[in-house]
Amino acid sequence: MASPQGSRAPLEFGGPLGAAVLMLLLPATMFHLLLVARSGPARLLGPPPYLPGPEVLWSPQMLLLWFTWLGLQAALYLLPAGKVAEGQELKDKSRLRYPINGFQALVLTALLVGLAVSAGLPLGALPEMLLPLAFAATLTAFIFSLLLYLKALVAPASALAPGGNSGNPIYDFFLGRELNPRIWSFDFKYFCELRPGLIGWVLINLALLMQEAELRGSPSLAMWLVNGFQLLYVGDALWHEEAVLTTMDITHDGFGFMLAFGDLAWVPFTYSLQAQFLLHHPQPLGLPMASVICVINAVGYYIFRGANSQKSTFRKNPSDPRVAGLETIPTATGRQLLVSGWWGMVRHPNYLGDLIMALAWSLPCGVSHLLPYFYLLYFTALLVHREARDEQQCLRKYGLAWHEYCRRVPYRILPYVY
Ligand SMILES: NC(=O)C1=CN([C@@H]2O[C@H](COP(=O)(O)OP(=O)(O)OC[C@H]3O[C@@H](n4cnc5c(N)ncnc54)[C@H](OP(=O)(O)O)[C@@H]3O)[C@@H](O)[C@H]2O)C=CC1
Ligand SMILES: CC(C)=CCC[C@@H](C)[C@H]1CC=C2C3=C(CC[C@@]21C)[C@@]1(C)CC[C@H](O)C(C)(C)[C@@H]1CC3
Repeated sequence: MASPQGSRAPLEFGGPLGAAVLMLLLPATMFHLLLVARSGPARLLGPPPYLPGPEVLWSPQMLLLWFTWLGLQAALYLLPAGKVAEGQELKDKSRLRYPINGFQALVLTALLVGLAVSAGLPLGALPEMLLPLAFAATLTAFIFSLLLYLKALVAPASALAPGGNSGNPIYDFFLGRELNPRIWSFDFKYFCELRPGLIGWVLINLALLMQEAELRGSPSLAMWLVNGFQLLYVGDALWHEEAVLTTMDITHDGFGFMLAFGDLAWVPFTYSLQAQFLLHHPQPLGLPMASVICVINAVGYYIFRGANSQKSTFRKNPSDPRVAGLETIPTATGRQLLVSGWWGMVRHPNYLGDLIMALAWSLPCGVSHLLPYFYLLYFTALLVHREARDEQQCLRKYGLAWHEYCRRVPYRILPYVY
């Protein structure tokens, strides 16, 4: 089948075979990590301590808890609080509208959880429920992706994503066929990208911190650092929620298994790996080392935020005094490319900042185990692959101007290395 643009979009992720392998490998990896994080040896590459049976994974109560969580986040999404932003222009020249109230949702969730805990909700029991909850999230992602695939069968061609419409059901199920699946104004992809998974991640971290306090009298310094760093990251994402409207996930990728599973299951249950590891493997951390790690996180955040804000300010208004003095390359589309400031150092300075923060999230776990460095390893692979996808898209969009940008800024992520 031809892509919605009329030409065949190149297959990504290794085509249908790659998609099939990833659909098995990603959930298997997530369950492996959940199991080994609580095992004594905590070996990333070793076998899991046991294979959980259906009685461990399947629990109607956990399914209910999971749906209550999704329902709460959906209700907060629908609250008429905050502004409404317009997304990027679509093929039919229209723009969709999105509620910008993610930060309010985070604060309200924190208030509700705080009230529930003071009324006796045992949040510290959550770490024991991670396996059945992760199973509920994975099942939801599979069923949801199937419904999204079926919904796309009746969607107009103009609503389909550039990729994800190859005609191969496995590949299209994985990548997602419809670009912005919605029911009325409820946008499923945008909702999932920032709410249940990201806020769920900090809630799981908090539960692990509380469980550690119950077990050992007080949370460790390492646990405080991991919680603080990751809360900053999630708070920042929700504070700058509007910026997600220009990411490739929203503007280019369809909504299929990759993003549904990534947003709902992978993010909360594997991004909380460092805190899971620390609960079962306490690590001594002195103040001098903790200070060094805080500096590393601050440097990473400074680069990540500086680069992302510079680009979004420039894209919104190139004459803004904060970016007006930067050098640019004109392109045939009428848009310009920044070639000085953060975007003149490497072609993806925001990825560099993100990777430095990933290192800072693992360092509090010490260097005795490889397991807490899983996020850094996976994230490096994800960003290298994402960078290559983005470069292909920019080459298609900007042609010669992109070649000129690559000539002027030869390194992709790490200056003088890559
Ligand atoms: N924690 C996680 O799991 C993940 C985090 N991320 C983070 O999400 C953020 C967004 O990432 P992502 O969407 O991949 O990509 P970017 O925010 O880097 O956006 C890439 C786009 O920026 C524009 N652009 C590129 N170069 C220039 C330039 N020199 N001047 C002006 N515009 C330019 C182009 O779009 P255009 O010209 O159309 O504006 C390009 O397609 C990053 O900070 C990343 O680290 C991403 C994935 C996973
Ligand atoms: C391995 C797998 C299942 C792949 C799916 C990838 C997703 C987990 C990621 C794709 C892009 C993401 C982004 C964020 C989280 C991870 C996913 C969903 C993000 C929301 C994290 C916070 C950042 O500040 C961000 C808003 C820039 C970012 C957007 C992309």
